[in-house]
Amino acid sequence: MTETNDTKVTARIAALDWTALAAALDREGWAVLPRLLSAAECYDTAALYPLEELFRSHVQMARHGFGRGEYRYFSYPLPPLVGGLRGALYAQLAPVANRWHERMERVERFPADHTNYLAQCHAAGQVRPTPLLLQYGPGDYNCLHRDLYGVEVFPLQVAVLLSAPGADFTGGEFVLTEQRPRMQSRAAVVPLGHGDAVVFAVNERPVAGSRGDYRVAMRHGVSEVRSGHRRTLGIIFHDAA
Ligand SMILES: O=C(O)CCC(=O)C(=O)O
Ligand SMILES: [Fe+2]
Repeated sequence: MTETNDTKVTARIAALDWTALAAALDREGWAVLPRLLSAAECYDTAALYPLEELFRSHVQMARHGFGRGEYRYFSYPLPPLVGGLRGALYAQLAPVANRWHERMERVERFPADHTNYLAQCHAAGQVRPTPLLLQYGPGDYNCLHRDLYGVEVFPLQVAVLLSAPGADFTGGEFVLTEQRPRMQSRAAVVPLGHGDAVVFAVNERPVAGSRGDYRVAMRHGVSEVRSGHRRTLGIIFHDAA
């Protein structure tokens, strides 16, 4: 299951201002990667959804109390674009993840290369791929949640908006909440355009306080889609048990 490189996407990711993105991630716990995918790449990726042979499972969210809508987890080998995004994004995010873990006094550290991190997941029994395509219609939504699939947790993940807001759908905003110690929850609505990606904390992130860093618990979800169809690509870096 090594990840095929999509060279165009790899170059595009390397060209982003990762110093500024890392600073935004440290400050907010999330950051937008503008126009990560072109409109054509978005629609080509969304068009994979009905191809059963590409996926290992199909989830109807309402059946599990996850919200309303559906998603499919890809099988290995991942489509080249998805595998390319996963490997190239991981390489940029691993240093941020290691810094976060140090600040949160967590002992786990992440290898520089995603292939090596996957070997670590697989050794822990987390062998099933987690990248997924999601699809929401009118009235659908995604409840606030965390994408944890075992003890191996890479602390950042990415979601790419494959549909055009305003044209393909209305409503359906990407929402994050954070719970600071002894405070009520704070919400952020992430402004995403067609092909934009959001990088965000899976579970918790460090925040600088007057007496050092403390951990803030994060959740993400999607508000109700009012009209049309909203499709996303989710990229989670740990595999699932
Ligand atoms: O559809 C979205 O924007 C969120 C999808 C999601 O929960 C994920 O990618 O983990
Ligand atoms: Fe999620």
